[in-house]
Amino acid sequence: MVDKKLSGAGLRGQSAGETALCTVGKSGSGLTYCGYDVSDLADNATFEEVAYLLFNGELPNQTQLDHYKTELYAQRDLPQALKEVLQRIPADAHPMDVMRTGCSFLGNLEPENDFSEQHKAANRLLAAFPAIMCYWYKFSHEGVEIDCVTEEDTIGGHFLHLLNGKAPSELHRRVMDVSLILYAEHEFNASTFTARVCASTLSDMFSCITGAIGTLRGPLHGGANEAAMDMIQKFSSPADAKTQMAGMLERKEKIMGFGHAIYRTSDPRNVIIKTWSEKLANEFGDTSLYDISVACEEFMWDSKKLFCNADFFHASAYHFMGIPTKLFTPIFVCSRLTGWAAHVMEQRSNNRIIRPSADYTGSEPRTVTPISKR
Ligand SMILES: CC(=O)SCCNC(=O)CCNC(=O)[C@H](O)C(C)(C)COP(=O)(O)OP(=O)(O)OC[C@H]1O[C@@H](n2cnc3c(N)ncnc32)[C@H](O)[C@@H]1OP(=O)(O)O
Ligand SMILES: O=C([O-])CC(=O)C(=O)O
Repeated sequence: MVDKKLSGAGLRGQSAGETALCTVGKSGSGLTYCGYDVSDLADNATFEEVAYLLFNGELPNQTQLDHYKTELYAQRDLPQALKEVLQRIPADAHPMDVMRTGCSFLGNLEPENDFSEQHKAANRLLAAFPAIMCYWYKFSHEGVEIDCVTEEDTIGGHFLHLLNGKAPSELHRRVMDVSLILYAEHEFNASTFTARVCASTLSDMFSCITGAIGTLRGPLHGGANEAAMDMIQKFSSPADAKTQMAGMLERKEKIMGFGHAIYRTSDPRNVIIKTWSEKLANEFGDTSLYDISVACEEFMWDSKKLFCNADFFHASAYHFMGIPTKLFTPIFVCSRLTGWAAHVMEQRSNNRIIRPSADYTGSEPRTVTPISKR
């Protein structure tokens, strides 16, 4: 068996192409979108502005933003045929499979006919994803056929309104907006790389995004926010968290929401979502889940020098907002769609099919023994 670290397994540390969209870990722990620090964007922009930035390379002025939001607003509803497909997906389906099917089916109904329609396709998915998720969830879990259009001004508020059937608080609106900004883009992560590989064959936008959703689904990537939630809910107190985590490490189990392929000392998104998680815990009136999360963070750093990635405090933050755990990773889809689509556009703008080589480790050349003699 080849040593994973020496063989460059997982393509770690190798450049697989160029991008003008994002830097990850450039100054140790930094994250920038088109040159803007993610914390600057989280403090001073909205998710729609970030989507515009990723799709166009520049932040919009007020007129451009108003126009863009009007365009997105007009595309929130779902075609009847898609609603009928969503109605047939059972309640125990994995919500990421629902997102994958929803994306793929929309691509049948409203295909990207040629690359001149790439912005149209990306914006359609951006506007429709919250409804795809909530329409299926409310129908399959509560037997309710929701109206897919709300008057909410933002995509984050729109999602919360669809889910809860009422307008969210200002705090929840703001946290959802920040969360969507934090998850929007992350260079050549696994799901984005999937989208780019698909784009490099000159495939269509819906295929690229469908493949990316399948890649994000895994617990080593986007699925970690749900897995982190399942874990912290099992801990009864900060002390219990530390004891149980020690056991997990001893058994060589992976602790979800910790560690990163690129960052070495911290994930810059963590401090931001952690602050909002604390605010939500105080508003919730019971900080125990937040306190347990902090104990996990301390324990992992002290014992393994492993830090929380973007997913860990998202778990408690989403929980405090009353979001069902199974919808955590689909929210990531609603956000990361922007990064995926921007990378698809970038790949297309200077394309060569992505086709690396492999180091062969199989048998020496040999000849086929007739089946009667094997
Ligand atoms: C938004 C996102 O997608 S962020 C990532 C979300 N994923 C998770 O939270 C899942 C848990 N984390 C992990 O599995 C990993 O840290 C990954 C997949 C994110 C990165 O994997 P790698 O690049 O292979 O990690 P890295 O090389 O830093 O690992 C170093 C060592 O720390 C260990 N390690 C890394 N993360 C963890 C963890 N969360 N729990 C326990 N041990 C860990 C590895 O097993 C490895 O040990 P080894 O040297 O004995 O094999
Ligand atoms: O970059 C990665 O490998 C994973 C990650 O944090 C992301 O996609 O947001």
